[in-house]
Amino acid sequence: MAKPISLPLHERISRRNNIPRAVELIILFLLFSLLLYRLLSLKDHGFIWILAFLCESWFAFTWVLILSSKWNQVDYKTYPERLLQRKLDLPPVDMFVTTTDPVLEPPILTVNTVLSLLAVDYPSDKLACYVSDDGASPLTFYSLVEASKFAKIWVPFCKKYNIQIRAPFRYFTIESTSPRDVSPEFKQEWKRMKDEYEMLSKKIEEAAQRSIPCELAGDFADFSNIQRKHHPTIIKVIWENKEVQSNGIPPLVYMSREKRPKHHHHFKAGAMNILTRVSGVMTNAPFMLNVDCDMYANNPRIVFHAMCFFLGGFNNQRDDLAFVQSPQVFYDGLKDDPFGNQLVVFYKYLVGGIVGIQGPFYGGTGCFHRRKVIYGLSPDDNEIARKLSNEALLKTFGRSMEFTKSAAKILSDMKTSSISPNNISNCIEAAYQVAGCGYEYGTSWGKEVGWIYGSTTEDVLTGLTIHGRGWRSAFCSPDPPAFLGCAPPGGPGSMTQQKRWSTGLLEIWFSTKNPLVPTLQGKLQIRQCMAYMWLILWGLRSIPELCYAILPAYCIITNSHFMPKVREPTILIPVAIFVMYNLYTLSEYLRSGLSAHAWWNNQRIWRLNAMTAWFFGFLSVVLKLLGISNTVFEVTQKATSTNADDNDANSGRFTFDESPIFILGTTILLVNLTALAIGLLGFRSESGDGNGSGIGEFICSVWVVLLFWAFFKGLFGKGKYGIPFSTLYKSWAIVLLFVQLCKWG
Ligand SMILES: O=c1ccn([C@@H]2O[C@H](COP(=O)(O)OP(=O)(O)O[C@H]3O[C@H](CO)[C@@H](O)[C@H](O)[C@H]3O)[C@@H](O)[C@H]2O)c(=O)[nH]1
Ligand SMILES: [Mn+2]
Repeated sequence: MAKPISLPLHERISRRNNIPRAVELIILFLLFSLLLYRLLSLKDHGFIWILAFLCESWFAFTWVLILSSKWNQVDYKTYPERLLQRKLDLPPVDMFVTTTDPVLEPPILTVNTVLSLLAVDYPSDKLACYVSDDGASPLTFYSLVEASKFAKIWVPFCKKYNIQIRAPFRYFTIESTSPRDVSPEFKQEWKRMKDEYEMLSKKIEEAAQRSIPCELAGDFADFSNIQRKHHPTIIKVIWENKEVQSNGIPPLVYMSREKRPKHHHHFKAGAMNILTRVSGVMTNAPFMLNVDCDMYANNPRIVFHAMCFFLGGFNNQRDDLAFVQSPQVFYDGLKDDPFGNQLVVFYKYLVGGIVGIQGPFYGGTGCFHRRKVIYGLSPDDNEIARKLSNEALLKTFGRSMEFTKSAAKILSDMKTSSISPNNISNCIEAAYQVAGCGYEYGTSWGKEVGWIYGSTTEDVLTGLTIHGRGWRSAFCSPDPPAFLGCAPPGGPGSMTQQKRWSTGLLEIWFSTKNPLVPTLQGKLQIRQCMAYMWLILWGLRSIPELCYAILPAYCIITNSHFMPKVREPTILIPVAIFVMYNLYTLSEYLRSGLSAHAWWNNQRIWRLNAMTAWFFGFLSVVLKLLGISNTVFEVTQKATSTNADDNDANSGRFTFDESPIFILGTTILLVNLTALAIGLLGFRSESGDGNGSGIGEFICSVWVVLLFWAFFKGLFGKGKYGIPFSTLYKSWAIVLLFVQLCKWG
């Protein structure tokens, strides 16, 4: 038997995917055939043919990107127990949590995320937890102070009994009755934990009810008379692991960076950079874990899993691993994924394929970063010496001596083995300096260093910048899942999120960080660049998607056609594409253990998002490029429990509001319904030569209606389940105009 020391810490396993590859190639061949057919028959047709050709070209292009991204699918297996056997000196890790809004992001969620992090299995003298609160909310601070008291009993309890779920709200939902077959001692402690946790949540709830959560004196005095977007920095060391015990509780630091109305704070990216700097002067761990406030650590050994990548030598080649990303997985996901946002198949196949190229995208949460990479280093940086000159450091990192010293340590790979005692509160002053909002002026923060500014998807932009310097990333999806988050919302909430994503992604395309640049420099692999393009171009893709959904309606109303006629054998090409594509995607869902219903829900929602939310994302980028308005990060509402105010039957129903996004969706549906009515009732205009619309256009139009079924139901729904009247009449106005234009055209 091999000596444990020589066994690898992680293994790369290539998936066998020959059959899907063959299907993907056939679909590609069919798409090209369709394009060829369009070209050859162009002279017999006019504008419709060209439009269809352009749309289909874009779809074929997208298909090439998907095919390339999925080609080499790879899984990683990690062996944390082997890491433990090696008795290495484990590196410290700083853990970051971001929160913004105590209403949209209830503090009890942040508290649970923090508790789950404080309780992970890792020597606690190697960990530190930092919470950034962009809301400057005394309630959040109060909740964390209370939580740190509870942590003193919760963390030892979890470790003593090896509790699997260390976010108490989840633990006590799943183990809601006293566990059986256990020692009386455990039973007793379990009961105590449950009572204490209930008290904690009650305290937080009551504090949330009050207009001011607690008396703003003592530690809370900093919160009196401040405005959310106009206040000085607040940093509070809630708990210090003063004795530096490896079985104690990691330190917990609260911070709310300075905000001034005239100063652009760069949303989450700005918060992440402050977290990086404040932790830099305080604990300066060479690795950093970042999670959103609603993403608790679900696998207590996650830090060990991640270290299996960082310490295990990547690919047995040079050490060029920048970050380790875990997938976003959600708790309390609704059955059959009615809102199509659980992303299971996306992670399994598409990301699974990108993992085999240069590594997964950075997803903004559930990710371990190497600090020196965030500080702008390249994998083969021979210029360290130059970067370390005092002058260069100050210019890059700003005018804090404490911070530049800490950065120099990181860049020169000096080992910081554990957090030194009393360090943290001694650094408060330096921490205040680096958290100020003027600190970044004239430095490289947000440009070359830290989280990169200029996109509302700072995660993808930052990851791209890192990949673009030649680094790789790894994908860590242990069982049980590493992190679990609050299931994303449906209806308006999900539309806003999709719109923000497509906006941010397209912003990257039109920035100097365009993925083509590092590809030409030879740092970003071509196929990695293609994977990024698939993602980043969502906003542009909305246009052909929209045109293609309107085309059948247009053809029916004007009695023309964009599909081959049934008597032509070429009709088989689009039919085959349609059938094969749907069977292919269906098989992905079935192979992932999901239902056909989940597949159908996802098909619908993805098309719907593509045509509406992504298009609005495109529009906001256009407005930004024209200098008319700026893009903003709209925070997603998190529910503490799934739809507490809804009954089960309604929880999967689509909801609407008066947002203009819904006008677009409603219009597409109504245009197609109108066209079908016109066609069926025989009101089409004359075409004479038998070249009018036919069964092809009808099927396409019906398909669009089916994709927009959620909107169809919204036509008859009541309250938030119905499309608002104001949206309806605006949509009807557009439809009537469209029909008129068709008639004149
Ligand atoms: O000004 C801000 C805005 C947001 N956040 C935090 O950013 C996180 C993500 O915000 P959320 O509203 O939950 O956005 P999602 O769409 O759910 O986030 C996904 O997409 C974002 C980028 O598009 C990534 O940053 C996230 O990590 C990823 O989970 C949350 O912890 C927020 O508290 C801030 O700290 N400051
Ligand atoms: Mn979120």
